[in-house]
Amino acid sequence: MLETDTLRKDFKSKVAVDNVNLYLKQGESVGLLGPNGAGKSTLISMLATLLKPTSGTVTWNGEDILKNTNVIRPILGMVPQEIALYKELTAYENVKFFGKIYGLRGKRLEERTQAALELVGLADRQKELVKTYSGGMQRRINIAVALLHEPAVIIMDEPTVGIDPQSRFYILDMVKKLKEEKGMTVLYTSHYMEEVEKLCDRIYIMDHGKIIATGSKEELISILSSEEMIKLELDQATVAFKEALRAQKHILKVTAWEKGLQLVVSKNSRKLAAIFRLAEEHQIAVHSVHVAVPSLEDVFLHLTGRKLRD
Ligand SMILES: Nc1ncnc2c1ncn2[C@@H]1O[C@H](COP(=O)(O)OP(=O)(O)OP(=O)(O)O)[C@@H](O)[C@H]1O
Repeated sequence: MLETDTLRKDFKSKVAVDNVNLYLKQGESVGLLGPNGAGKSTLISMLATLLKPTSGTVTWNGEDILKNTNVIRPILGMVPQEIALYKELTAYENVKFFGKIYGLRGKRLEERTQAALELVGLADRQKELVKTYSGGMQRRINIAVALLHEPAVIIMDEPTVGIDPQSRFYILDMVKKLKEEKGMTVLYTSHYMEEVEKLCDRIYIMDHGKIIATGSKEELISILSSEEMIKLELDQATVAFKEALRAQKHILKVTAWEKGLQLVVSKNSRKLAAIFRLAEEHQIAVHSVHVAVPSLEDVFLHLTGRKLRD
């Protein structure tokens, strides 16, 4: 398990990471969400021992990795936001070059280079110069480099920002497979809520250097409210029907909308049965019912007061 204890980073008077406690269990896929400047990059740079914390610890299975960086480096693969490749070389040459830096040699170097290129779906185009690749393909090569030494943990800093949809789809699918088929532990930072929802077992929400919420998607959503919104499409709502709805304990608000009525109801109440019963009694035909469940985006907005992509 990779774990931080009251991890902090100050840049002069600015607290970029403020006493963060976070853990990644083996085989888990964890999302780190936060608006610009929340401290995500600073935090993961410390996890990868690329940046020295002001205070606090990072441990791998109980061992302090900051005191002994040799512990974490072989275990961890880091995919930075920026593309760090030699554009005048081919993809194959790039990956092999980084493999040498990792200390791989001979047959093992060749095997790992091919395996990493295959993992990111670019083995068949490995002889092409990186400068001819799209931004998304270059990002995939960056990921291949991070996977070369078969790390147990991979940390990805917004790997799908600004790339073509095909590469984005490919990267998402690959991250899923890394977790499911190879049992890798993944820490994934993103501005795309739907990616984190799809990929991650657990999510940390970070703002102003602090972790302000954590849990599964469902747990985070349950923070939000004890209410739900229901939209009923009707022919015409009579005054009596509206009054009967308002008299229900679990129906908190009844307002009109263009196609019928909009209700605010208590969550987990048996409100649909009551609504249909009253509609029947008042001879109102209900054409459709839409129950709006809060999204993770709503939770994020609620907690931080900001949208993820301002
Ligand atoms: N080297 C540095 N010197 C001074 N301040 C820094 C430095 N690096 C980061 N900061 C500040 O620390 C805060 C956190 O920055 P960080 O890059 O970690 O945020 P982030 O969540 O990764 O943002 P983004 O999504 O934009 O990458 C910001 O206010 C940033 O300006």
